Amino acid sequence: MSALANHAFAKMNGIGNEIVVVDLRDSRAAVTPEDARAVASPAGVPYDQLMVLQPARLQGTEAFIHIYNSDGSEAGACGNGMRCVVRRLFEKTGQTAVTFETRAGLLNCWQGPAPDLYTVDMGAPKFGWQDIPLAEEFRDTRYIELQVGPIDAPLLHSPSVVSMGNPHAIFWVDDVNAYDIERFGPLLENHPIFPERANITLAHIVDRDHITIRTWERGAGLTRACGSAACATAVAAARLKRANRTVEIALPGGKLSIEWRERDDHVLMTGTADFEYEGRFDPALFASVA
Ligand SMILES: N[C@@H](CCC[C@H](N)C(=O)O)C(=O)O
Repeated sequence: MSALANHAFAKMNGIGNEIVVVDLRDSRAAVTPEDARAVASPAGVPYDQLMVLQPARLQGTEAFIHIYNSDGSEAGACGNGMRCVVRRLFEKTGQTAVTFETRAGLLNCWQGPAPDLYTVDMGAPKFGWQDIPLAEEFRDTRYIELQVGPIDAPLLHSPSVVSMGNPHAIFWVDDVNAYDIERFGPLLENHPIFPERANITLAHIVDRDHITIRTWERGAGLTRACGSAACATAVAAARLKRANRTVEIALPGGKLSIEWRERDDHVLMTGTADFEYEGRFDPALFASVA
C-alpha cells in the first residue's frame, strides 16, 4: 500500500506554481515515482510539484524534503514549493525561521521582510559545465552555442546556462510571448546537450531592475511560475552585466524579488505562498501502484 493512501495533504500555490505538501516526518515510508504520478493524475490532486517532508537526517534541520515533478521525476530544488512548505509549517508552529535539507543541499528559509512574505536562501549558483550538467565542455556558460529554429517563429539561440540546484537554460528575447513554448519546450528540455534534461526559460530584460520570464519546467511542462528559474535568470543577467544583483522578476503568476548576495554568493528569493485547501488522498488512486 502506498505511503500516501489516506494521508493528509495541503494544496497550495506559490504565485501560481501548483504545489501539494505532504508531511511524512513521522513515517519511514518512502514515496515512489509511481505514487507521485498517481497523485498528479486527473482523478488525484493535479500539481506541478509534490513536496514530501521526511524525517530529518541532519541535526539542526527540520526535515529532508523530496521534491517530485508531476511526471514522477525528482528535482533538487523548488523555490515556490519551499515557500509553501514554510508558510504551512510556520502557521502551525509559530516558527519564523527553519533549515531544510533537499537533494540540492541545505536551504535556510524565513518569514519576511513582511508578514505575508517568505524568503528562501537558494544557495550559490553553479556555472561549471559539469555541475549544470552539460554533455560537453563549455568554458564559458554565460552563453552557449545552441539554437532552435521553428520555421514560423523567431530563432532562439545562445542561452545562458546555470544550476540553481537544478539545470536551467535561459534564452534572452524581446517578447516572452512571441514563442510557442509548448512546442519547443519539450524539445529543448530533452536536448542531448542536457544529460539530466533542463528547465527552459524565455527572459526579457525590461531594465536593470526588472525582468519578465516564462518557463517550460523539466518534468512539469509550462507552469505559471518557477522560483529557481527566476533565481537562475537573475544570476545569469547579472553575470552578463545586463541587470543589477537585486531584481524583480515578473512571471505569469506573479512577482518574485531576487537578490544575488555579494557577501556569500547566495541567491535569496522572496515572495508569497497561498493555501488553497486540504484533504486526504483517496487510496483508490494508488490501487494500480505496486
Ligand atoms: N517550480 C520549481 C522548480 C521545480 C523543479 C524543476 N521542474 C526541475 O525538475 O528542475 C521552482 O519553483 O523552483
